[in-house]
Amino acid sequence: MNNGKGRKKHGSVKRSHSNTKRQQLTLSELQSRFESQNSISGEIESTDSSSSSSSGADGTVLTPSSTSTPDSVSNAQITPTSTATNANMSRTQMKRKQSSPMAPAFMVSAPGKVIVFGEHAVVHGKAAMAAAISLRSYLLVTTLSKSHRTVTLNFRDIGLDHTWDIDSLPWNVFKHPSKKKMYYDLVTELDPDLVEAVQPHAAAVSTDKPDDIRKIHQGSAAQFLYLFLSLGSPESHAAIYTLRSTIPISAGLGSSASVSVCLSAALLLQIRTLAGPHPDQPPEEAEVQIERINRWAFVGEMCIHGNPSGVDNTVSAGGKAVLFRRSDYSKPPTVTPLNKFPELPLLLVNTRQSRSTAVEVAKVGRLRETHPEVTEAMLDAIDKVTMSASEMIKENDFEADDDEDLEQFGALFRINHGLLVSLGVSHPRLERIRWTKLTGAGGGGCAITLIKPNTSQQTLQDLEEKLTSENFEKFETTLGGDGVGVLYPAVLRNGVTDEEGGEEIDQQKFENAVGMEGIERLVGVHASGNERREGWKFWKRAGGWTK
Ligand SMILES: Nc1ncnc2c1ncn2[C@@H]1O[C@H](COP(=O)(O)OP(=O)(O)O)[C@@H](O)[C@H]1O
Ligand SMILES: C[C@@](O)(CCOP(=O)(O)O)CC(=O)O
Repeated sequence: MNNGKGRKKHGSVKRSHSNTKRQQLTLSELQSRFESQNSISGEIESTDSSSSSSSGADGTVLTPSSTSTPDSVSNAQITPTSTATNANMSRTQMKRKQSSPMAPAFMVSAPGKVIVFGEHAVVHGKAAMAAAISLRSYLLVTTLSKSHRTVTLNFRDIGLDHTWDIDSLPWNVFKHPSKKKMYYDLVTELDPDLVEAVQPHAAAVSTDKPDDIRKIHQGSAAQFLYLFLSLGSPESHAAIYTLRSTIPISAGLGSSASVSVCLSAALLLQIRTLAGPHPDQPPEEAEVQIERINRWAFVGEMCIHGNPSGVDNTVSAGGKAVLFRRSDYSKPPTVTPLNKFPELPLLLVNTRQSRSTAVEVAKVGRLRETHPEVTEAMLDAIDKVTMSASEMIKENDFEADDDEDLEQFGALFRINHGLLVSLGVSHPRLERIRWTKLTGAGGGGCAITLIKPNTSQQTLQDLEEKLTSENFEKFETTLGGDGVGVLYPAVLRNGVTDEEGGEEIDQQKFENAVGMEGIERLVGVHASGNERREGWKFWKRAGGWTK
């Protein structure tokens, strides 16, 4: 249906927030509200049914933000998200009334990741070592009143803004007894019939955009619809899903997995299949919930990539650092948390050379077909590198600031990178930075560089200047952060007390926050430095609740 044109206003999210009760609602209360909304019909008249505009070393070492601006954001409780271009959304329908309070907006967030060792090999059953990073995606979920029957995907960073009529979606196919999946099912492949059912609805997206952009938008739409139709129901509430991310897109840092984890967590929360996270949550319960989010995030990843290993979504969902292996795609992977993951002095550098994970993964797949024995030997060698690194950091005396330890670790970086070069997934720009290993799919994207402990400030500064002059981008990030988290309701307290209330996240400000600093400043899980912002709660893998 409508491609976002004609939509002037997003859902109402800006309200003064002195009502402390509302802020103190638990997630289960949130879920109850979602449920009770299903049975309440609306009573307030909409005033907007005709909006017209779109929103629319030397051995040392080594976001896009949308420019479009929505025309306006209403604070009316029942602001429609899409308008007259949809035949099913007539003016009369828009004027239906509602009396129920809407579920408060909430936000979920999930991190990107760095693969330290083992990318590509992990797709073929070998081990990979990966850690969550502090760059994250943020998804704001705004529920609309019962009088609306639309669902909007507003992926601002990539300029995607599309609204579907919920009643026009192929629920009959997804809910057919032979197809229906339960939220706890282990789904390891996409059902071709379901993919086909989603296709025309995804194909209606961004038809006026250039091929490359349209392809990305339609991929995101297919991912969202597959998850929405699998987890939601024809009674699902009208809602807007607005996403912003501080993770560079298609740069090897797991941006797609973090989006997928956010969508999975939001949809599972809305259908009341997750409790928590909360400080007293037993680790086993948190583990089950992380796994639930992770499984559906994997389904979302399959919609975008075809053949993902699942390491990205696993790290994004659970956070910290893990050793990951999926030997049999019909079974869950083996995930070993690396509790002693060292604080490696790493520099994360983006070549700004865009590439596609799917294309790079396919390259290795083809090499494996044409030269099976040689390729298998290289993948085995990568597996050995990963396992050696894992053994090293498990040893009690590994010190991330010890010259000798780092020298040995750096050697493993070099070997792993060399093998990736041989697999054909490097890029000339990745070869410009010494002591570096590409991370993620390669073909461009990011590299990680180990900084020797005795590196002088001057050398670092020279390096930075060199990187800047050659149009590389350097990231400050810490490794081993939290996984998926929730801010419920989407209210930032910013140091004020419960009684004083807080500031509800303003959708327009969120959409228009400039660059990663702007997003971080507005909603980031870390308000400043490593200090966690009040309100954000994270599911914790076994190992306890951290403050
Ligand atoms: N900020 C974002 N907003 C919307 N979609 C995103 C965003 N970041 C990533 N994606 C989705 O993920 C895809 C990139 O995935 P991929 O090529 O695997 O890169 P990465 O290595 O960063 O995961 C994008 O084409 C888009 O579908
Ligand atoms: C190449 C691969 O090992 C990692 C891809 O990471 P990214 O999408 O480039 O962030 C693929 C995978 O594990 O699914």
